Amino acid sequence: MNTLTKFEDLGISQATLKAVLRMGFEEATPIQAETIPLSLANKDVIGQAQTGTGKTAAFGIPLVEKIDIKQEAIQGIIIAPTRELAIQVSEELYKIGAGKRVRVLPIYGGQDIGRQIRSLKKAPHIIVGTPGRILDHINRKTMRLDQIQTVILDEADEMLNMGFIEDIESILAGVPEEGRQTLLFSATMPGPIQRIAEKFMKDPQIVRVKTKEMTVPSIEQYYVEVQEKNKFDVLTRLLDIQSPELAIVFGRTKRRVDELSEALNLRGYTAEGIHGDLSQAKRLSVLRKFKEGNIDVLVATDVAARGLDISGVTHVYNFDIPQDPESYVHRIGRTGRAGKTGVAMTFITPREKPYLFVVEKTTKRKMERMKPPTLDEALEGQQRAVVDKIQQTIESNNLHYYKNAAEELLEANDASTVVAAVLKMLTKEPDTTPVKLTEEAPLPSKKERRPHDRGGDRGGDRRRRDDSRNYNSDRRKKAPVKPRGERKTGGGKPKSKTY
Ligand SMILES: Nc1ncnc2c1ncn2[C@@H]1O[C@H](COP(=O)(O)OP(=O)(O)OP(=O)(O)O)[C@@H](O)[C@H]1O
Ligand SMILES: [Mg+2]
Repeated sequence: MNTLTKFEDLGISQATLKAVLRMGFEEATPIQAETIPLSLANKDVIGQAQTGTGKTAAFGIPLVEKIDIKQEAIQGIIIAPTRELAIQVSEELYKIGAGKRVRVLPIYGGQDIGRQIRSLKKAPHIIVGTPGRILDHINRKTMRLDQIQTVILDEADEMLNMGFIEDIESILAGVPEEGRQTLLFSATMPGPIQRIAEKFMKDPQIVRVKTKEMTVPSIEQYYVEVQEKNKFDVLTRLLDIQSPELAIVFGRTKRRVDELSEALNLRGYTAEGIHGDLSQAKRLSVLRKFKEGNIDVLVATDVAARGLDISGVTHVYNFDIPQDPESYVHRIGRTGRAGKTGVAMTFITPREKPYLFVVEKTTKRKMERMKPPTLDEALEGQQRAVVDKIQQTIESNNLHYYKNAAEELLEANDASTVVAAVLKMLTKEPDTTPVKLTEEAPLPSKKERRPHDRGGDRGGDRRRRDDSRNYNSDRRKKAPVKPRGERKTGGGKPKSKTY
């Protein structure tokens, strides 16, 4: 495969080409080079490529190309698992379609439905939405599907898992089958899910960009063996030593996320949490603050694991090991995007060690072991950060207001004492403010897995069907569900994912 494909060579219009170049894309990434021509040729495609390698534009460019802007009808629909992702994808599609003036509308739960209905009346060409709210509009007859030619499932394996599949089936049932193109993209595509997917598609072309590992090589991956009760101290020490530009800490449950962000703030970090129980306005404002760098640490459930593209995320911490290996791939994929480097740290309690091997087997990549850092190492890390800052300030050479005071200090003391005092003042000494964290039980071993772990706050059926899907403690083992009409009762156990 040619890794240096120019967008000019992919047979796209001048208007779209210009828009793509304006986005700063010079060459197509491998998944784009391989799937754009197939998609333009109206083939159904299952596209699997690593996180952060440009899958959005891989389906976005050909979709925009196919829109007839004179036709005032929805022609393409993209379905994504979370609201934040729907918004992000719609923004990217808007940019790609700017040359052709394609109208793109995000449709997601938690936003005023009246406003959405008004926007739908303005005849958007492309809808990017979450399943629950799309269905809502279909049922209210405020969204028509009869002119849709292209259906795209972003994070396809997640969308075809239990919890979403019935919604997807219902949406697909409203789209004319004749001439429908179906495109599925994800960084992970477990076999059983792919087999479900193929039932929705016509002769799908399966494109897997050939890589040895499922994760991006530019992400350094470590694990730290640590007792549950020591996790928080280890996390803060790592934050002090590694001083990430932006960091995401993933926790297993909503309670965990709330407690962790509170505890981080108590210890002097600027952290906020994001999970499915927060209001939509809060979720968006937290994410915005994180993107703008007003929060250093985003604490999240898996609601933030898939698809989010936030530049500047240098470190991902799995405070709790994820429940399945796919989740690991997506979580750590929030760093090391678009060719950048990143670091992923995964905490493992001794009993959870077997899960580490399951993850490694799936990703085909070994994590390197890192010893939990000591207090001294953390202090050293903080000092180093302060020394770097002082050096930068010296280089900025804007110090004349401070020179007199400096001379005075130096007359009374020797130079190294003065500098040591400044270092001490500026260094954040390891903080031992007590924090409250409820201990999480380790993931159960396969044999003792309980069907409803730690009964959670999943909410009613309506909630679950909406995109505010609860990614929480009781995220059940998601066994693939067969498409409608094929489901049999008692037809043997569905083969579930590895753990
Ligand atoms: N051809 C390109 N050249 C340069 N940058 C690109 C190109 N295509 C996409 N990007 C940028 O790369 C980043 C990652 O792209 P995108 O979010 O589409 O990745 P993804 O493959 O969908 O990842 P994930 O699996 O996490 O959803 C984005 O910031 C995007 O703008
Ligand atoms: Mg994506």
